[in-house]
Amino acid sequence: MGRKFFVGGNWKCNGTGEEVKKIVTTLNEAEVPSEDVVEVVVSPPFVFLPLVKSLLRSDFHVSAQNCWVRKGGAFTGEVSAEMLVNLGIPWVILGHSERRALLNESNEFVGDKVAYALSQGLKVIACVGETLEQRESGSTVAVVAAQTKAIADKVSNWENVVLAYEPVWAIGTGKVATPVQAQEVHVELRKWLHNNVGAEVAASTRIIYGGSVNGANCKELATQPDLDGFLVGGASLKLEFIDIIKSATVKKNH
Ligand SMILES: O=C(CO)COP(=O)(O)O
Repeated sequence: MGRKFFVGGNWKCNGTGEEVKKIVTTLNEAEVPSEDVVEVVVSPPFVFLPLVKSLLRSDFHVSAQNCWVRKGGAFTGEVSAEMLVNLGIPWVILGHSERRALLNESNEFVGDKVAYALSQGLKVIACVGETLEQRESGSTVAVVAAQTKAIADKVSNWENVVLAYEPVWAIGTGKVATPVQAQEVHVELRKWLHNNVGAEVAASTRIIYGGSVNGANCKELATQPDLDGFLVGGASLKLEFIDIIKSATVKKNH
C-alpha cells in the first residue's frame, strides 16, 4: 500500500508578518513534484494561520502547532480544535518534544489531545522521540513505544494520523540521526503498530523523521524504506525547504 511522501515545515515560534509573506511567496513560486507524489504542510504560529492560508498555493496545506485538549471554553490563552476547523485549518502538530519538555505535556495528555483533535475532524502530526540520556541508556524503543501507546490507547482510527519520530537530541542541534539510526526506530515503530494496533495500520501509517533535516541530508534519509517524509524545523524557514520537498522524488525512484 502506497504511503505518500509527507513534508511538514514547523516554523515554531518564528517570523514577522513580512517574513511570513516572503516565505509564502517563495513557496508559491517553487517548482516541486505534484500533490500525487508529495503532501506538503506548513505550520506557522497561530496568529499567522489565516494569513498563510489565504496566500498559500492550493496544493500545499496548513497546520497549527498545537491545540487545546478538549472543547474550548474558559481556558485563557488556548486555541481549540473547533476554532481550527472553523478556520479551515486541516492539520495540527501535537506532542512536539518542545511542548512535552518545556510545558510538561505528559504522554497521556498528548494521547487525549490527539484523540480530541481527530474527533473534531483535524488531521494530526503526532510527535514522539527520545532524549539523548534515554538513547544512551538504551531505552529509545521503550520510550517511543510508550509515547505511541498513549496515543493508541485513545485512538481507534489512524487514517488521519502521521507519526513523527523526532529524537530530541537531533532537534535544532545540527546533529541529524544517521539514515540507519532513523530507519531502525521507524522499523520499531511500525512493528509496534503491527503488534498492537494492526497490520493494516502499520502498513499504511506514514512515519516521518524530524531533527536537523536540511537540503543536504534529506536525500540519503529519504532512501530509507520506512521513512515516509520529514518534519522540518529550522530549514523550513529557508530556501532549502524546497530541496527537501523535492527529495520525495528520490523516494519514488528508489
Ligand atoms: O522539531 C523539529 C520539527 O518539528 C525539528 O527541528 P530542526 O529541523 O530545527 O532540528
